[in-house]
Amino acid sequence: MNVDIGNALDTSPGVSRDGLERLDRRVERAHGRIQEGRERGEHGFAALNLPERCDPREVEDTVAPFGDPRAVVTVGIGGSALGAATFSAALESDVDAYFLDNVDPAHARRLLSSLPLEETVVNVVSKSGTTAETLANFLVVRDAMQRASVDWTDRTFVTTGPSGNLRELAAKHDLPALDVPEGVPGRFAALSPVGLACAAIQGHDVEAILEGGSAAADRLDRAGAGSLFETPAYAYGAVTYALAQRGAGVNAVMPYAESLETFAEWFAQLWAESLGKDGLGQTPARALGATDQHSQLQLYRAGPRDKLVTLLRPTERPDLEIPETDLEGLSYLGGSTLGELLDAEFEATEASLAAAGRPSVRIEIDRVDERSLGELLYAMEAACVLHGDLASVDTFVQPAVEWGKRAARGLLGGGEFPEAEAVRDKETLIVDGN
Ligand SMILES: O=P(O)(O)OC[C@H]1O[C@H](O)[C@H](O)[C@@H](O)[C@@H]1O
Repeated sequence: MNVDIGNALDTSPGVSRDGLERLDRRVERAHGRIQEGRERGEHGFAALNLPERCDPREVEDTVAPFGDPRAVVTVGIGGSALGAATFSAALESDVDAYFLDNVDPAHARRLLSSLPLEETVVNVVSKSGTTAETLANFLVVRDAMQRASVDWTDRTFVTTGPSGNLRELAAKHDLPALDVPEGVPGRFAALSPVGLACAAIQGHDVEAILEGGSAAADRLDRAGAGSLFETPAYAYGAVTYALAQRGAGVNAVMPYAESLETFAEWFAQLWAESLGKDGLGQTPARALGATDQHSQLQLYRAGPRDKLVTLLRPTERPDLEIPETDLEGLSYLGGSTLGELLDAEFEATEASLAAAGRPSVRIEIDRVDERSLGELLYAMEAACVLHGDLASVDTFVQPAVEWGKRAARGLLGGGEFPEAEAVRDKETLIVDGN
């Protein structure tokens, strides 16, 4: 994996080479704190030790008794779904993977009525074991299985923390259970059973995912790693921080591969929940190349100068030839490939942003496979931790999200929520369309 920050230099907003060299002294100090946090296994930093801590065999052995299912449904939300969803969207499998994260009744109904429940594995994931959406969805899935006379206890396993409703459920029904490792916030848990169990059921090589993560972790351990000019993760973390400081409040992540579209969703949670505090942060926007060249690029090139575009692509991919045609004006396409066209689009976007003085960063992975994904996710996590340290925010907490969780539970009568009355009595200004 490599990160090219050249197109972020001398743009607006932008950074200069001298500015980055000055920033590099702070990167070195932040690196010292990161390494210390990893060594002590401190909350959050512990996530950067997952590639060496997580045992792929434990994950594989837990899912092995389910045999060869036709489908797997992951019931979880946020960090308990997006890592698994990223692997699943990126890698091909004969086992279909579905995600019940949202509590949209129409979606749940449609999914449950189409699934072969007797050949489906249910993977319930919640670090806290108490998240309302996840538990509600689980109860709905369990009910559907019972109605279809499927023994849900034979088809279900959980991944959860040491306590909470889910842990109790697993104990009560003797369900197989994997642990969410201690000190690892949900959005940093992709390289743990949280992200890997679904991948294992789909037959992906979880060991290779962890090896990719280890390769990125090793880069932090090398001599001289505490420089943004040496370590790709730090190049990305430092340049996104410097640009955010100069007004790039938006980071549009644009993978040039359909299979990496979900990665941008995973990244959005990582970036938004970790860095959005104390009036700071960088709003992650999701885009897809080349599709969004034909919708969002206009804004990115000519709208407010408050954006950075992160362009991501695999350098190697299976290709498809474009057939020759006698249609006038299209001869330039014939004989080349869809991959070549996509690469040309990628480079055209980068050039188009540069010509307008807009910053972009290029991230390249070798190919879309287990190892590269492990490396990419780890590097983005390390980048985020560095960015958070430079910005002096508490990267590993999410009090604003928790307020909302408490509010939703309180409004349903499921817990203390003193502000409930104020929420119900809030002023409205309805413009009635009838
Ligand atoms: O894994 P759970 O405890 O169910 O939490 C699921 C999600 O809940 C909240 O929204 C948190 O802010 C997320 O970081 C977390 O990933």
